[in-house]
Amino acid sequence: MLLNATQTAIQEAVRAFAQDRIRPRSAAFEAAGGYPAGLFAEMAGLGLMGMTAPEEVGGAGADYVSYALALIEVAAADGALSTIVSIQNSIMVSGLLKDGNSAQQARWLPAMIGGTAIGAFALTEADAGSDAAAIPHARAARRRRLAARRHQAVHHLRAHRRRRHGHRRHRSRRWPQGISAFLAPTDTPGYFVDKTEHKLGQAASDTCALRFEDCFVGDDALLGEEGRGYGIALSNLEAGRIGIAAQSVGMAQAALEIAIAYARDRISFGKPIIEHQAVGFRLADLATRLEAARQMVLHAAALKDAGAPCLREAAMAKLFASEAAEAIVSGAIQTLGGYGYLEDFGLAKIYRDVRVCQIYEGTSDIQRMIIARAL
Ligand SMILES: CC(C)(COP(=O)(O)OP(=O)(O)OC[C@H]1O[C@@H](n2cnc3c(N)ncnc32)[C@H](O)[C@@H]1OP(=O)(O)O)[C@@H](O)C(=O)NCCC(=O)NCCSC(=O)CCS(=O)O
Repeated sequence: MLLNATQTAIQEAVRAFAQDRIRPRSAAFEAAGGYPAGLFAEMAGLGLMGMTAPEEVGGAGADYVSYALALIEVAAADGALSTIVSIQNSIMVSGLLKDGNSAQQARWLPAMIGGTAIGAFALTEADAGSDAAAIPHARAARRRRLAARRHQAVHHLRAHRRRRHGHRRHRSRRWPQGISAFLAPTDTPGYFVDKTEHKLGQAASDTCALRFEDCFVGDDALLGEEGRGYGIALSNLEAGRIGIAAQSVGMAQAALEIAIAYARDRISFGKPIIEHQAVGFRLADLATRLEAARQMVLHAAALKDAGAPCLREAAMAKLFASEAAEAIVSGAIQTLGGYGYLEDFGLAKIYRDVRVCQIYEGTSDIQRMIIARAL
């Protein structure tokens, strides 16, 4: 896909920022298990926290192709940070714009787009997993208030603990209207973070087990119509999956660049190793897979820009890009041999960070389910 001048300019600006301000600190962010709040403000200054939101509400007013290009560049510098940027844009800001009422938008959008409030997406429970409609959580509606009464384990992203908002859903099979979506400020009484999970990678972007115990929220916290929360969540995941596909491309791109630079520089058996056919062909295959993944991401984003259905294409892009990315990072490590396995060259961290792209926002098998339904 050919990029227009605006898209190219956004890509170059984000690349320059990410390579200068993020990449050199990426290992330190991982070690610290988070990011300084000032970084989100800086990124907000570039429009990265509300990229596709209209300018009237403080957003960058960019198209989805530009958003995907920006995410690729952020991910090439730091995978975990691109997860936060993806959730903030695709689930939180876009979700508020799509389903939030004007009071909710006025309350939350300025802080989210300004990077002073970081959103978290809480979808499932321990026994439900990918089958998010099967959450057994009890829900009671009384006098226009909603109460959650049982423990709930959900995915939770913590970027900045004191300024976080949750997205919470309840379902009872006794209630035909089903699941509802809520905006839950993290200082709501009864909102507990039980555990910050210890993960293989992306240590700087938290995943937490939440518990809502006698946690009451008012009607003003209901996102969209009561009982329509499941559809709201799934529709937000459409753009979310383009985001995960984009970050897969970004991480793979960073790994491949390291491998190509190394293969040009490293001499063995009397010549740069890229001139050995085994190495050159491997890099050629990896570059081809990366380009295919990139084009699938941009195609899905372009469909979204055109207002065309893109559930199938978003699922295909995520499936292909996330699986290709792990193979590309692994091939990059192989190219560096023992050095690739060391922390010093940056590939080990990317390998840790990229694996989850095949799992979150719908596992590869969930993407296959969605694609198969659309055949
Ligand atoms: C596996 C599933 C795809 C199964 O889905 P269902 O069969 O249970 O649901 P549907 O009947 O298809 O849809 C229900 C409802 O939603 C509407 N819907 C669905 N998709 C869209 C859409 N793209 N746009 C608009 N509306 C949509 C659909 O029309 C139905 O509405 P009606 O009831 O007919 O009115 C599904 O369960 C699934 O995707 N599972 C995976 C969940 C997942 O991705 N989990 C992880 C997400 S969070 C995360 O990983 C964050 C991690 S981070 O670190 O923070």
